[in-house]
Amino acid sequence: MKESIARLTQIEVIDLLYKQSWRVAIAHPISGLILATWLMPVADSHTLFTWLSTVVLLSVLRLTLFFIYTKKRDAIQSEQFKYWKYTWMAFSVVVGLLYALAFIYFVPMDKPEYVMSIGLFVVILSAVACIGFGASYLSTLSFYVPITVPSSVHLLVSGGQAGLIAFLSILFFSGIVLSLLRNVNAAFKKSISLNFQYGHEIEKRKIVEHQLQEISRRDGLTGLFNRRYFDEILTTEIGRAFRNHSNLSLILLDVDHFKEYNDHYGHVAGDNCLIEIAQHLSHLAQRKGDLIARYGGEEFAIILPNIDAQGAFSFAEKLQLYIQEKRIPHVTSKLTYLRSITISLGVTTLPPLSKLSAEKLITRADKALYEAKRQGRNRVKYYESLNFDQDTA
Ligand SMILES: Nc1nc2c(ncn2[C@@H]2O[C@H](COP(=O)(O)OP(=O)(O)OP(=O)(O)O)[C@@H](O)[C@H]2O)c(=O)[nH]1
Repeated sequence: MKESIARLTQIEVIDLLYKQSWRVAIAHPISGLILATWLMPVADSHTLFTWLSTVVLLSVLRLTLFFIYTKKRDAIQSEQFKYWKYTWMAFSVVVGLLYALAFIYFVPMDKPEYVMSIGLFVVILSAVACIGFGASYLSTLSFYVPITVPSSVHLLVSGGQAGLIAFLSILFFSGIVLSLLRNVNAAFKKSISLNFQYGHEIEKRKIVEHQLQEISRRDGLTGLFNRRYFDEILTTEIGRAFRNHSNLSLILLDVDHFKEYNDHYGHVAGDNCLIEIAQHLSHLAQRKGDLIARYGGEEFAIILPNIDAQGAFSFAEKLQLYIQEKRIPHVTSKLTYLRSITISLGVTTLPPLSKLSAEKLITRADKALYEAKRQGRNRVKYYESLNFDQDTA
């Protein structure tokens, strides 16, 4: 993680360099123009124009590079970023050398006011570079060194007394700027890295929160949703069905003679049997929106949004037959003709635009389930076709 944060910090720094590069691309022709205007009286105008054109051309290329980077940014592989940084630095080196060349080639060393101004130019340009590219030490130096070193040597060698003063000024300010740059650079990197760490922590926390939420919604034994979540979703789905003018069906189902199963096979086998039934139910109820929950001990509930009465009843019959055909042995079942696990199911449907509370819908399904049990188990009963007084459900 430490390594990935270091890498992300690197990438962020390169992003920052490129973000600044359109400003750089605009700034250089302007400062080049100022320099050329200042040197016009003492330099050969043709050569000066060529020099200025080169500065402008480099700026155009740099601007193009900025656009390419911005466009390709998301597709760049993390190990390729360093090449983008080197390309950026190569531009800085060339531009830095171009300035140094102008100072060496155009400035008359016998004119102290010009000689002193070289020092001023060098200090200003390198200070601006430190502010703009302080996020990357190396990138700042890629401009700083090519402009400072040749100019300083030239001042010292051929500038006479004025050259010496300009040289010492550059040396003094370089010391200050470079030591400031160290601190600025460290602060930049630390803040970027902290930002990533913070983001990483938030991501981790979100995952844990999601996991906790998922655990709080699940039944520990079967992994199905639990009753609390079921109640929550049923209310939501009733509201949605009303708004969408759609049907909503509910199935409650209960394992037959499960007490006998437990008594005969033991509680652990009983648990495993419930897990197996949950898996079979999940296997069948796979439509988007279906929700299966463990409603109580050996009782399960299934919400079927957008399914009408006919569809819900057929689906319940399919479940009943599916479990029966799985032939999970239950030798003490009172359904002597099968001697295997069976389920009874109660179904109810809320037709479009009807208003009913979740509680009442559950009571209806429960009444139908009770009827399925009463009529001999291993069957499906549909609430609306039973002769209950529906208003009292
Ligand atoms: N192994 C196991 N048994 C459970 C669990 N939850 C409930 N039971 C058992 O399920 C049985 C339910 O018994 P009853 O309510 O009498 O129902 P039944 O025997 O299935 O009879 P009918 O529902 O009338 O067919 C009880 O013996 C409970 O102990 C569970 O998580 N694991």
